[in-house]
Amino acid sequence: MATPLVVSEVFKSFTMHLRDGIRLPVVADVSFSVAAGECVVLGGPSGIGKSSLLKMIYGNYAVDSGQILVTQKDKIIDLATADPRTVLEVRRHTLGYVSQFLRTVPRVAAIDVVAEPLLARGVALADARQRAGALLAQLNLPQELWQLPPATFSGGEQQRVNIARGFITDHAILLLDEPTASLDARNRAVVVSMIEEKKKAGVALLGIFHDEEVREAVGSRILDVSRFSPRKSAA
Ligand SMILES: Nc1ncnc2c1ncn2[C@@H]1O[C@H](COP(=O)(O)OP(=O)(O)OP(=O)(O)O)[C@@H](O)[C@H]1O
Repeated sequence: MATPLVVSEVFKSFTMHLRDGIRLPVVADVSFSVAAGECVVLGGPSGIGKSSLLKMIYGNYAVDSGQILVTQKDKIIDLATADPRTVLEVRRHTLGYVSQFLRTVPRVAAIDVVAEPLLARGVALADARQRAGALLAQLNLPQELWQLPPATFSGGEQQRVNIARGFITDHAILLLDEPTASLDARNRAVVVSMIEEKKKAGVALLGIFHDEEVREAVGSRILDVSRFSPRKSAA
């Protein structure tokens, strides 16, 4: 089986157009891969480029050069150069992303926010809602909240809706940006078990976890992003 995610020789700098075009190099020569069934943890100090790396892989940030290769239906796609339509197609079928904060959609009930990625893949509404409910129950979201839009939910409640939405599909690659940041110990443990289930199912996971206990529990290995810091290599 092909490696689900391969990052090869990726370089990225930000150009500050409103600040006389100042260039801020963030990462240089990033190469690593994530195999099926492992959870690679991005490590390194604050500001080293962990979130930027996740955003590049998901296609939110462009890369200056290099390749981001994902395997989809036995085809290898380079997300670094793919057109937007292909990026969206890969997100729908292969590449999931749990951001730190839920982007709330006005007037859409929590259960439908969670069910939506399944609907986008052609699952029937009743089936999708049933699976969404099962995940929300697993994450201890009170049932009386399921039919409400999450805009007024607490930080931890919104994060649990976001996690349920990110975990509901069977994407082969899952990117996690501090999925447990706003959670209490009980729900952190639920997320740890959900990550373990994904590993067992052969999903390739790549994540940022600031909570050491979570990192220790789920991480197959740690990838220190300082290795790719242009500032360090210039020192
Ligand atoms: N959109 C952007 N425009 C300009 N600079 C950015 C942008 N996004 C990130 N940066 C810069 O890139 C560097 C890396 O930021 P990033 O958020 O990736 O770090 P991080 O390792 O995830 O940090 P933390 O652990 O604090 O979340 C920082 O210096 C940041 O200021």
